[in-house]
Amino acid sequence: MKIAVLSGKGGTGKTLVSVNLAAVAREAIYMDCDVEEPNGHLFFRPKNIKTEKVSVRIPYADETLCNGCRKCLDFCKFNALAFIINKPIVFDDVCHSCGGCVLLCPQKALSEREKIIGEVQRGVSENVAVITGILNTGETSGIPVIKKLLNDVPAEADLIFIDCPPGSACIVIESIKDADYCILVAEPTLFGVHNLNMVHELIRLFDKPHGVVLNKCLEGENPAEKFCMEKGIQILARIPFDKELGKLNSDALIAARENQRYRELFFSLLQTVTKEVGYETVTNP
Ligand SMILES: Nc1ncnc2c1ncn2[C@@H]1O[C@H](COP(=O)(O)OP(=O)(O)OP(=O)(O)O)[C@@H](O)[C@H]1O
Ligand code: SF4
Ligand code: SF4
Repeated sequence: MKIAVLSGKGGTGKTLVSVNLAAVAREAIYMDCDVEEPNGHLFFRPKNIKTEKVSVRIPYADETLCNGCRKCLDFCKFNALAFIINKPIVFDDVCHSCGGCVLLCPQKALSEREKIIGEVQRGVSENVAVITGILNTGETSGIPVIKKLLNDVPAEADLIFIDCPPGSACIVIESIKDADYCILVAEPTLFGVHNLNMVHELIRLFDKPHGVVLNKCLEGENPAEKFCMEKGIQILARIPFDKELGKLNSDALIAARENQRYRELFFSLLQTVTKEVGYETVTNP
């Protein structure tokens, strides 16, 4: 069961929600797909970390074989190739590693080399297997790292919480593609509603079952709540804007492991979500 946690902007509480849900489950995988800035591991401090590099294949040309036909340039829809001094050169950052130009070259002048763009770290923190994707600084696309994370899920995995990147770009689409359920985290501001609307449209495109966690709730009217009512979106939980929670977070502590009130709140959210997806929650000891 894959449960993706996402929001239209950064800082709404995706990590808070996904980390704490994994922490209150009997056994779970926490998967950090926010590969440009993964931070869930700071809370879990996983042990026995194993690291695996992630690479992509980038073509390069052998000028002694190339006859300058330029078929590769015409073929590449990403404009990742240019012709400079009678030789195609490849712009690594734009290349999508589709391999098409290599297959197509009539002279067999193009080959591929591996380029490391990031890594996946796997470790354990009590009841949670912590899997973190890390994109190297300066790399433009984290999609290959996310693919690696999602393709190499341990066979025995039961409950997986995916901490998604912020926004609604292709990197988010990659993260939620196989999700069985999406939790949208929203802030109680007009800006929060705008961003909630964006991700709501996205998950509707993919026809994903979903619900909203209203985070940082204050006294008085909550525009995000009003939006959910108007659209008929299920509200899964309301988390108050709470100094103590902010303090626990900034000390890199997991609220549900430190505080009974938050343990109960996140366990109740876990039960609501797992019920939605038809998965039986085993009571947390
Ligand atoms: N209910 C809350 N009360 C007080 N502070 C909160 C609450 N929820 C989140 N925060 C604070 O807001 C900040 C952002 O939270 P968090 O890192 O979970 O968001 P995020 O959506 O994962 O952000 P990013 O997209 O940048 O990874 C953190 O400093 C956290 O302590
Ligand atoms: S398709 Fe092959 S032969 Fe033609 S320009 Fe490209 S690398 Fe050279
Ligand atoms: S591998 Fe694909 S994206 Fe990269 S240069 Fe060749 S055709 Fe373009």
